[in-house]
Amino acid sequence: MVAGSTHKYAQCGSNALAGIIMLVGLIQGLEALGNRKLKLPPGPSGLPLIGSLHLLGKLPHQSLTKLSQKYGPVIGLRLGSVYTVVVSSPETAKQILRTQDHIFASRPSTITAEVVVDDSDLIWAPLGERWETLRKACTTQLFSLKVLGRFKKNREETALRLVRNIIQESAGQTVVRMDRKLVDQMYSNLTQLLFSECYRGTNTGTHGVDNEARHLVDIIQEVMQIGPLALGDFIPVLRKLDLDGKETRLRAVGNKFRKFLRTVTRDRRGTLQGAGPESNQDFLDVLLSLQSHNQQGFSDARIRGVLIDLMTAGSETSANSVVWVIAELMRHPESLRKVQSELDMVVGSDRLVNESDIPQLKYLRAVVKETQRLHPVSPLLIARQSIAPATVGGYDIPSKTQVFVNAYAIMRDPSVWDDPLDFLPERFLTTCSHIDGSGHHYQFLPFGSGRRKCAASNLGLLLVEATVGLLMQTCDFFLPEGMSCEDVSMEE
Ligand code: HEM
Repeated sequence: MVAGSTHKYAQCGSNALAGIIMLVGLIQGLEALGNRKLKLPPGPSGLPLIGSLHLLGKLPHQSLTKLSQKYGPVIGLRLGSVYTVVVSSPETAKQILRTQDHIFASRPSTITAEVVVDDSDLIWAPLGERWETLRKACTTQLFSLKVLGRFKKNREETALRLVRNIIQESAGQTVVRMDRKLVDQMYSNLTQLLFSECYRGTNTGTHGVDNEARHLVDIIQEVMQIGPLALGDFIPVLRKLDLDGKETRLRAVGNKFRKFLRTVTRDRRGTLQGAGPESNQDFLDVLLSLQSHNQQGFSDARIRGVLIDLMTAGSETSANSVVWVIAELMRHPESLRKVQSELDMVVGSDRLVNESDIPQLKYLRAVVKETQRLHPVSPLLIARQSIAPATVGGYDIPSKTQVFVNAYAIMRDPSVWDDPLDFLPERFLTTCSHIDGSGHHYQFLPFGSGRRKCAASNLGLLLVEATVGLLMQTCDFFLPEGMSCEDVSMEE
């Protein structure tokens, strides 16, 4: 009897699925009819229901790079039911990020945006009032040179703690896990800026909110592992089934963030900290003070949204960038030696390198750039959505198309870069010395470009360069015994 019922449900399920496939096929067919006068970009034709989702694999930027080698710099494909365009050349990237930025600077609505940040944050905000208000606050009140300058001492102390901790640990054992330490360090830097608390490290509290905050770094790593897009984003009719389990995990993450941030905000409102002089204010103080002047623009949900954005967008990206630099330097000992002799020359051995030395550390900066070129931490930038019909690379792009700029493909393109797969920092001191990540050079896009460019690229770069400088000045790096440079895995 039980088995019979199960069978019946299974049959119901497969009938429903067949119905869904037919319905989606019908909708796609009607859309295709509507688009038939358009000159759409070439691309794979895809399967019913899933379109070309199966072609993305575990590393979509790599799969899309291969597709662009076959179809050209503008490809169109259906990911589930979402029509998507991917561009992979500096010229087409410029058309998206600059010439037609007003059309392509919006974001698609996503499950992450809905369940983690209550559709109230900056990163996932569509173009409009919310994005403008929050972005302006970030640019003028949070990441200005003046504000970042106020926290310089904190950053230096956090970096010193990292080095002390590495030295202590390496005295007792031969292998130190740098990736975890760097995430902790970047997270501490951010929580200092946001809440005046260094929530990760040796001298943090272990009770109540401090304890929750310590664990948030693990949650952030989980968010990054889950990735920004779930299956339900591509096949909305299957969203309720949550076939990849991502929505459930994202909801749990969102609840933990909300709980922590509600407590922190409530506690802060109960103290006088926000009323202190501007020079003592952290980001939470600034956001609460903006709220007192503009309740709607800085609602509690929006404040939480921005704080979650900054915690997630800032820590893993900066930490992973440093991990890639170390990996490249381990594979290229001659570059490692050059970085260290430059530090000897510019800083000497009587004091530690600090942020004001960075402009003089030209080789170190070239090493960071070359690493970002080969290993962008956000290889497809963040998904965009067009808000009006447009033309890119001679192809028609309908309104509401999801758009990815494949920065990974562009930064490894042999028609743009000499020896694109080789690690050659010297190129940024010679032939490519004029190229930087400011967003004006469309062959080099580690931070994106245009109005949606990274909101804190100055801070991100500073954290990466300063941390690499301090690590290379104070530590000697060796590969474990028996391992050679060629053995270092560069698998993503
Ligand atoms: C090396 C470190 C970093 C890298 C490589 C990086 C890279 C990026 C990239 C590629 C984007 C997407 C740009 C686009 O769509 O065109 C982005 C957006 C963003 N980043 Fe960063 N980022 C870094 C550090 C940070 C830090 C430290 C923060 C803040 C604490 C931050 C906050 C943001 C925000 C808020 C956005 C969304 C901007 C918007 O939609 O208007 N990032 N970042």
